Amino acid sequence: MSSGKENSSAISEQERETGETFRVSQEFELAGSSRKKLNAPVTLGIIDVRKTAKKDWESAINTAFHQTRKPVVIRGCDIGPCKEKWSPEYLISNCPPEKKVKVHKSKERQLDFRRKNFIYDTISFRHLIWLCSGIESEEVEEEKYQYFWYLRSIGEDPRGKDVSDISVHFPTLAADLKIPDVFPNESFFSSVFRITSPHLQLWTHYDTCDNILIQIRGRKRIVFYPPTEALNLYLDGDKSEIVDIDNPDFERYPKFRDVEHFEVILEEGDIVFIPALWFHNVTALDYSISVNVFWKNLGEQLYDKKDPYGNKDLIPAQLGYRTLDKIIGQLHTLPPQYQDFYLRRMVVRLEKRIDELDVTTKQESTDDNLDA
Ligand SMILES: O=C(O)CCC(=O)C(=O)O
Ligand SMILES: [Fe+2]
Repeated sequence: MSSGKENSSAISEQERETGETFRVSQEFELAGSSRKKLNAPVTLGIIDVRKTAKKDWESAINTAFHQTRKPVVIRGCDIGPCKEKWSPEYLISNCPPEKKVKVHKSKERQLDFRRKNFIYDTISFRHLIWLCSGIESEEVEEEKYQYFWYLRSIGEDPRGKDVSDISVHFPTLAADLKIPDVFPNESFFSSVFRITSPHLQLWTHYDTCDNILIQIRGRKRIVFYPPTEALNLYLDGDKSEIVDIDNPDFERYPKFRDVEHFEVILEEGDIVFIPALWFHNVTALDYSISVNVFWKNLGEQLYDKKDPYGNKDLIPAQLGYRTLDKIIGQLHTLPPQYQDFYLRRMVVRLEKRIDELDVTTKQESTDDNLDA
């Protein structure tokens, strides 16, 4: 755990009650009270490579990545010296002082893409480390410690059209990280720095690339929802509308009550596999540093070439959405009751196709191979 004086000041009861601004603290309790009302989460499987024979953990990883396509934690991998080395002081002195980063800045810990309770700000990397870790610096105005900060690194292009690659954009730091050899080199898409203030929670979303999230400093809580729950997550594009997943408004979101979900707390050095299309909601329990690596699991031609984030829908799905818009447009000439009827008939067709594919059952039948 990143310890010492970093972010040791907790939120006092007085600050909580008076609503006074507070320095972002390291103490954090999960909102437990309402969880009873939700379906209980399933704990994620852990593959501990130190306690398992190589052939067995390799086979378990292979099963999770290619057959069950379920998230799994890989524990005990060699991720290089970053885990020991990356103190705030080290990061500050090993990155050029002029290095700037574009970050989310919010007064609230739960980022909300619909209310847009955050702004983008460009600050120096060293300032970001001071702000997130909470260590005092005369260079940072006191007022800035009242915000929650989140770095999701991007490329150099100012319009964000460029793909993030830490070995290109943070070469001195990237040399300290060993990315485990779990996907073919030629499938690599991007590597992304995620540096956050304690408590910050990122909305539930899915990506279209496969991904490993490497936890380097601090702990993170991740809640996963399988792609088969897409109808129960109240999606707006690739994100769920439900911001407070631990205290949801069930009147507004009744289908969320029984949603299947998995939960894990990532410790320093853990790696979690996030398969494409799996929804994930991520909370930093402490000041946190992670790097995630995206790769393309399917043929290159299926991915959108203009996708800097690894989350644009696959080309056949984009074409499908366009056709759907056309269908909706074609029905428009009919009175509303007729449109409603034909749309319902089309839903029946879609449901039949989903049943034919029978993905949920197939997933369960390969589950047994996973417990390494
Ligand atoms: O760690 C985070 O803050 C988000 C990670 C994430 O969304 C990802 O790895 O795809
Ligand atoms: Fe993601």
